Amino acid sequence: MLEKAEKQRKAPAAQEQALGYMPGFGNDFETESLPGALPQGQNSPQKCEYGLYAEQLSGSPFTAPRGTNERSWLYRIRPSVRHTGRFKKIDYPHWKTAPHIAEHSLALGQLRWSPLPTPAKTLDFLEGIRTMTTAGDVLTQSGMAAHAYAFNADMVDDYFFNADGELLIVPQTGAIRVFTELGKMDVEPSEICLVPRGTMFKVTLLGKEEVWRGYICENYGAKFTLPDRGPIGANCLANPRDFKTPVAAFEDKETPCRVHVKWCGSFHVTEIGHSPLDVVAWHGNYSPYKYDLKTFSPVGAILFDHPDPSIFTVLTAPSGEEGTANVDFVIFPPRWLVAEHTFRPPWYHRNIMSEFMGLIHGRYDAKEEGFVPGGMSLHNMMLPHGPDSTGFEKASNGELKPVKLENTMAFMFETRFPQQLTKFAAELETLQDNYIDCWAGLERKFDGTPGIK
Ligand SMILES: O=C(O)Cc1cc(O)ccc1O
Ligand SMILES: [Fe+2]
Repeated sequence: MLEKAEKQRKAPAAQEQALGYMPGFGNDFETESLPGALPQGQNSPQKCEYGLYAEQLSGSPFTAPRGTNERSWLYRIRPSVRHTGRFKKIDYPHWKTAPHIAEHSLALGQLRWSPLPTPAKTLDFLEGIRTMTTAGDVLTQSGMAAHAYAFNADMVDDYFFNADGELLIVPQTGAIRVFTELGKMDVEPSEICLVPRGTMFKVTLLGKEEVWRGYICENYGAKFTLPDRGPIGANCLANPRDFKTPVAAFEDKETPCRVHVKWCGSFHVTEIGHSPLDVVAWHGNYSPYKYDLKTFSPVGAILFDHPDPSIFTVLTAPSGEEGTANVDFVIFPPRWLVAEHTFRPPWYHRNIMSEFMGLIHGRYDAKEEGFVPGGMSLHNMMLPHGPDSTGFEKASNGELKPVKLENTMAFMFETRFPQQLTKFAAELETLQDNYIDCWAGLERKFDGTPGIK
């Protein structure tokens, strides 16, 4: 018996070696980090191998239709009830939840920010999250929040789960390790990862940086899924095999640890004497994943005109109303521009959906300057926007030969709900007061006479 316990304690070193991933989106996966840990032929044996506890993690109602039914079976050192003791309320003052109509003096407008300032003190991932906007209502499981983060310290004995929604994490500077109950993901800028609602995890730093910065979409609604491709057919855009789910990995640690929980906008912490990341094996289809945005295969205009940005949807979270996303995650990746007799950048527009954008690297084709990597912009419901004056002049007068748009990766969280600005966002020192001046040069050309002006 003792010998077996000894063996078990040594085992984690072996599973430290390489991070492994399983390809596919929404697949039914199975994975074990110790041989024989995963029961075969049933979910709930009378006794599990290695003395593990069996536990189901449900990401959909039990009775959801097959296509949206998601759950995983976890085989762990202790059941999750032992990873929560008595909770104490705590405060994460910068992490806000919808509905949240903040008091601030900023009037309506198109808004743009330079990156979050580098933290002046030590902050871990949880402490480094700053909510920029909230939308919808967490209590009805609809809407989302757009957060930016900047942090510089590991979560060591601190763990977190979010009952309010899944977290789509978009690193912009600095690679991170996201160690979840179901396994570890190393995620670098230009990759994204998703931590499902309710999944325990911690985030640590990879490499050397001054700051680790990025964006998060907290989706309170139905889970992100792949958009239908319609007439595009069976391939291109985000291909399922490029989504990578981690293999099982666990931490066998008996030290004082804290589990932090976000639940309906409030935060709670509980102290335990061990790591909650103790899942030795699991199977199922409710699981985290990462995705490299460089593997997105864009389909676009090959003759004329600028299509709607929905052609670049990586993931969509439906709202229940057809074609009206709770939130879409859309990217603007490198691509060829070949459209003839066309104004190639985004057109001027107003949109019932609300657009929060970030820039991962390079330059965005609608903005010649001011929208910098790590920066953010908000074009809220029905507020007009489009290329700045310099971009308009260039695109209206440039020679329309095939041009490869390179060195660019922007993204958008686009929601059906108006996005409410937080006080933090309204008062952030990196808010660009002069943003709207980027359109000031768009002067009247019309003089009542026909002809191209
Ligand atoms: O506003 C933006 O820059 C995002 C965007 C890009 C595009 O190509 C078309 C519409 C749109 O909202
Ligand atoms: Fe837009």
